Amino acid sequence: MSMTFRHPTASLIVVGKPLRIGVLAFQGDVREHIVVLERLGAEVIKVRRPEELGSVDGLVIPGGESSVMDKLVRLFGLYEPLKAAIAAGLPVFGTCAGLIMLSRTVLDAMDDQKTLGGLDVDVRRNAFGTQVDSFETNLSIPEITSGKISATFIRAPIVERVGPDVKVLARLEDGRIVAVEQGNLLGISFHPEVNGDTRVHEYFLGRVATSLQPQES
Ligand SMILES: NC(=O)CC[C@H](N)C(=O)O
Repeated sequence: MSMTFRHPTASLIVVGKPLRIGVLAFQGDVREHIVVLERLGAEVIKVRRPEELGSVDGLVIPGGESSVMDKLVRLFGLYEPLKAAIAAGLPVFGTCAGLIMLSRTVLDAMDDQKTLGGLDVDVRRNAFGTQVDSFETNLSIPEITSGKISATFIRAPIVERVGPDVKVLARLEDGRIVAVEQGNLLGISFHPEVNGDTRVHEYFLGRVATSLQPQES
């Protein structure tokens, strides 16, 4: 079965086989991401070991608890392989805790907490404090759609600094940054896997499909 994508940087992309997408499966919203990705026609595998990581066209790092995910990634010997895959250009989509994992610096981190890096951003964990742990809002993300995307924030991080090579995709009304991309990495503060809106995942699959096209010289 082939898959076809529309993508802002390449109008129509046809991939001759289903995209093989990994979901980092130690903790968090693993099942929810798998449901959305399979609905969109991807072949999905759970990634917990280096061999599994080596077989995927793209990877999702779900929301959950970044400090726990970090410990498990290191315990299972996946820290260096993940860093190497990111450096080699593997498309990775991090949501919430996944965004934290991809960030260069975490503010309000747990003791010892490390990240994989890749996104030249500083994020603050649990940036909305304890009183407003969760909320929903409509976001404009012009790169993804001309309409609004309903975004669910759960103990969410905020991006407090972006480097010069980082593109800001979305902000809250007060200007705070909640979605970024840099190269093949996409990081968002919210949870698109929980409310049935598949457009952010479609956008990511479009990026994965683009990354598989032969490079023009
Ligand atoms: N929903 C989430 O992924 C929450 C992230 C969590 N607060 C963390 O620090 O990892």
